[in-house]
Formats: sequence, structure tokens, C-alpha cells
Amino acid sequence: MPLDSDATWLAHRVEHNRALYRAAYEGNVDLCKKLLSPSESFGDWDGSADAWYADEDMLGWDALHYAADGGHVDVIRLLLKSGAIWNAIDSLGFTAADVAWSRNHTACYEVLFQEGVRQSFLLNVITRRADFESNEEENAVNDLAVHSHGEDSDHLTLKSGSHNEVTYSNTDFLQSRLTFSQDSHGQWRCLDKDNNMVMAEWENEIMLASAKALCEGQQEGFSVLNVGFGLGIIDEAIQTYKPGRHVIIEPHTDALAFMRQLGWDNRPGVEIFEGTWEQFLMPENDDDGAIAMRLGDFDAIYFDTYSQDYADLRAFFECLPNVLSGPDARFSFFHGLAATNQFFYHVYTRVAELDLRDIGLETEWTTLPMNVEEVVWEGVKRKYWTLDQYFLPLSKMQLL
Ligand SMILES: C[S@@+](CC[C@H](N)C(=O)[O-])C[C@H]1O[C@@H](n2cnc3c(N)ncnc32)[C@H](O)[C@@H]1O
Repeated sequence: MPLDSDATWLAHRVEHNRALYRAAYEGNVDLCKKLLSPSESFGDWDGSADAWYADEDMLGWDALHYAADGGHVDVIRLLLKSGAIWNAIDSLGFTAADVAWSRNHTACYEVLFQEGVRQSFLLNVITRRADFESNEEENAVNDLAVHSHGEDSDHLTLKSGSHNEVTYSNTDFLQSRLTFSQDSHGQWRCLDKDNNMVMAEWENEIMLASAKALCEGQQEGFSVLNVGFGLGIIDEAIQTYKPGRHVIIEPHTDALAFMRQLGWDNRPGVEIFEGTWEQFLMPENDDDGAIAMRLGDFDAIYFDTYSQDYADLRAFFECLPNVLSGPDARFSFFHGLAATNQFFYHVYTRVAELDLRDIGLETEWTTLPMNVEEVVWEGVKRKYWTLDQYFLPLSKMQLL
């Protein structure tokens, strides 16, 4: 067919991509290969189908969605090698992996999962390297030791948000107001200035189970560090195990005021460190080790902050060997990474596990069934949890 105008060749290219959809759905690997290979050329286009192409008129599906729908592992592998995007979502927010899962095509799901882990892990390594190199340059210029928050990273926040909200910036969050109130069912909640949820009682079970995993069976007088007070739910639970030393790191003025209102500043064995975890675990200036000495080390550590992203969590992981008391010491964190999509949640569970292993910690995951009622989100701008399972991490140092 003569491709003599922009409109004609564009229509031809779309038709070519739709032919790839059909071949992908039917599992016709040979035809997929043929369609993905260069043929006739027009301008910049070499006549090959676009593995990444998502058709708005067809629910925003791309070839990967069709291959997943048809259950064809070989086609999925071929498409991924040919530039298909492992985490592309359709018009309803579903990935190809979600489609595979819904159709019970477990082998397809597994291939997409492995690709997601591989790419996310690689992206994180590259981002850290880029941060490190830009910091090195900056240090060379003005001798400033700045902790990078990975501004260029993929910003997977610990509780999801968007760019113009305080949940996206820890600095802005810490300078904004918090509201502590009860919902129509009398459940306590803490909202940020944009009405996003910082913490609420629906997380009770997660906090109770995390405190149990961290504290049960510890020696008498054990020490525990909790990073991020929020509503103090996990701190209450930790207290039932009677730790000898219970340190809470909290920087937010309103959370600190709430904490005092509840009498935490007068509880025996409780020490409140006012400031961010970065100030105490990654101090910019601690040449004599005074800050590290004051903080000490711990038999159990929990991490649950807000308006921070995976790069921050990963930076916290790196501090763990300095603050865990030994091989029996335990670490856990609130795992809300990508908790509005099951596939991404699975991927980030594995990425976190690999990152922890990289630092020398082995992690076990306990699955908790979740059923968060709609009333929880009344008046809340955005849900940060939609899944029916929580993966509770428990990590320990692996000493060889
Ligand atoms: C989700 S809440 C913690 C909830 C807590 N686990 C509970 O059981 O109620 C997050 C808390 O982390 C605090 N936070 C935010 N950024 C922080 C940082 N950089 N260092 C320490 N805490 C931080 C917030 O002010 C907030 O109080």
C-alpha cells in the first residue's frame, strides 16, 4: 500500500499494532515476531509494530494485556524483550499482570512479576548511583553533605499522594498542620493539611501484629526504637511487652503535642527524640559520635513515617547495621508500598526483601487478611490501601 500521507501511514501503523494485539491474544509467537520486525519504512517508522502501543479505543490495553488475557508466556517474554512496558496500566488502572491474575494464568503473572522486580531493583540502583554522583559533585563544589531524598527517583511514597500535596515532600509535611479527630464510628484518625490520612485506627491489627513480631519473647528490659509516632498505636502495643528502654523518634510539632497530651513524656523508660530519623541516624555532623551514642542500639526497631518514599526507606535500611543490637535484633516497617495495586505491592515486597538482603538482613513475611471498610475513608482525599492482604515484614541480620 502506498503510504503517501501522514494520516495514511499513521493509520497503517495503528492497524499493524492492532494486528499484534490479535496475534498476542492468540499466542501466535511467529506472527508476533514478524509483526515486530522491520518491514516497509516510512519516515522514521521502519514498519515494525510497537510493543508498547496502548490503544485508547480499546480500553487502553497494549499487546502485553492481550497476551496476558490469552495466557501466552512466550509472547509475554517476546514483547518484554521488544520494548513492552511491564507496568503499563489500562484505562481502568489494571496492568497486564492484573489481567493474568484475574484469568488464573499464573505462569504469565510470574514472568511479569520477575520483570517488574528486575526493572524496579535496577532503577533503584541507578537512582541511588545518580544521587550519589550528584551529591559527590555538589560536595566538591560547596563541601555540603546533603542527604538526597531521591528527588529524581520514581517517588513511590510510603502512603500514596501526588506532587502538589504535602505527602510528596517531607519538609512541607513537617511544616504543615495535622488534625487529630474521630470519624463517624468514633475511630481515631490523623489527617494532613490536604485531608490525606497520616494514620488511622484501621491499622490497629497491623500495628498489634507488628509489635508482637518485634517484642514477643525478647529478654527482660529489652530496648526498642519506634520511628514515627502518629497515633501512638504501635507504641501502646509495644508498652504491653514492658521494654526497658522505649525510644520514639518524632519530628512533627502537632504529633509531639498529641504525644504529650497522652502523657508519653512521663512514661517510665520512654525517651522522646524530637526530630527526624535522618537527624539522629544520619547526622550531618557527629564527628565525636555523641548523637550515635545518645541514640544507642536496639533489640527491636519499627519504621513508619509519612511523606517519604522508597528511597528514604532504603536509606533507613542502610542505617540498620549501626542501630540493631546484634543478630537476634529484629526490624519491621509499615509496608504500604504501592498498596493500591496488588501486582505492584507484590513487586515491591520482593524489591524491599532484596534490598534488605543486600544490606545483610533476611526477611520473613507474615500475611494478614485485611478488610478495610469504606467508612474509614469518609472525608479522606485518597485511599492508600485497597488490598485484601497485608505482608508484615520481620528482618534480622544474617551473620555469616
Ligand atoms: C503513619 S504515622 C505513624 C503511625 C504509628 N505507627 C502508629 O502506630 O500510630 C507517621 C509518623 O511519622 C512521622 N514522620 C514523618 N516524617 C518523619 C521523619 N523524617 N522522621 C521521623 N518521623 C517522621 C509523622 O509526623 C507521623 O507522626
